[in-house]
Amino acid sequence: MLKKIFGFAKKKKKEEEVQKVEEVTRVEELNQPQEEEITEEVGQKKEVVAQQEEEKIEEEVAEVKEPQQEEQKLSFFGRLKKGLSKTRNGFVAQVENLFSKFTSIDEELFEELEEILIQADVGVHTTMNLVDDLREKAKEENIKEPKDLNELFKNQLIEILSQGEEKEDSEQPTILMVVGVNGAGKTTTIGKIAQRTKEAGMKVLLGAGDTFRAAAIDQLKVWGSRVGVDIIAHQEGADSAAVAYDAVQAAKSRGVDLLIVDTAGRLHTQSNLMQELEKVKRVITREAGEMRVEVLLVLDATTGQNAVNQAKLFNDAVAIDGIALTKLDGTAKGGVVIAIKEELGIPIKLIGVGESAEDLQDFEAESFIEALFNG
Ligand SMILES: Nc1nc2c(ncn2[C@@H]2O[C@H](COP(=O)(O)OP(=O)(O)OP(=O)(O)O)[C@@H](O)[C@H]2O)c(=O)[nH]1
Repeated sequence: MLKKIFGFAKKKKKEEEVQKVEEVTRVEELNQPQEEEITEEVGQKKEVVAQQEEEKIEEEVAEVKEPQQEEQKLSFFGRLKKGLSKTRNGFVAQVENLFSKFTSIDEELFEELEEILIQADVGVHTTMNLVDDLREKAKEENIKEPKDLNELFKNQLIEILSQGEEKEDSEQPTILMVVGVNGAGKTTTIGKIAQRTKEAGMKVLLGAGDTFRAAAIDQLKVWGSRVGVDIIAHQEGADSAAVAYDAVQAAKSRGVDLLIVDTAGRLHTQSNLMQELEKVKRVITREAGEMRVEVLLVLDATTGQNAVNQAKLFNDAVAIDGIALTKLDGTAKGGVVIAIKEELGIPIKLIGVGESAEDLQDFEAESFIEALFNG
């Protein structure tokens, strides 16, 4: 079933991309002399692009699997551990090996730790702070055995990651504006949140604010029908802020608990994108009435330090309230979680550790670190 739905969406996407190539071709043809050679060349280009797209789509569809029975049986913590296994076997195993291979605590140990952390995308600045703190604490607590540093280090990470972690189970109806670059996992995250919230008995509505690509609207519609929630959508190319406006009005009049507004992840230029997002946020905030407004940034963990830079840009434009860090299952360098928390101070609210809805989990510092170190 899943395959069928995604197959439809991807096919649509392919059709749109091919259509775009055709439009570009038409423009090219209008602007240039009608020489046979050029037309032929453009035609060949079109075929190559269409074929590449088709291959890409087939690959993507093949990747969308029905959750296996075994996977479905996994507990919440089991899923977390499974999803974080690359990072556990990567950078965490390296840290643990380091603490067990040294016989005394010396500068060389701290230098090696620095290297491991930087390579794991923790970031230079955060790594320096972490290692300095560890050095100091080890002294304060008079720790002599390197293996005892493990517990200290773990607690240090929990402390950083849990700062500002408050349970805000507000009952207030909420508008969640979701931002992030294309491919970060925005649509999937929106679908998963909608599914979880609906299953929890709440009324959910979606707003298809990424009007830049028809495929984005279609993909969201697919999620809407799959999860059983309504969606407010306009045509491709429509004003994104107008979609947001309509969605907020609908949310208020229908009394929904959660309105999730999708936004574009790519426009002609980066400044266009940021301006559009600012405008959408302005409209949402102005129209929200009694509803709470939150901005959620979706980041792909596999992009490492780049994710930190993206977060800075989006935060400057629309003030991010929380981050959903996707695809943690796809990286051995989960250290980016620490960098984001330390460098930006924006709370990580959700993490994605796999493709299914259950793999989108609330971020909780202690269980995250337990899954990494004691998995
Ligand atoms: N392994 C893994 N894959 C994920 C996760 N979250 C999303 N994905 C996959 O990432 C791909 C991109 O996700 P989308 O939701 O389409 O991304 P998007 O940001 O909306 O990007 P566009 O649709 O291109 O705008 C999809 O194949 C998702 O299934 C995750 O936590 N783990």
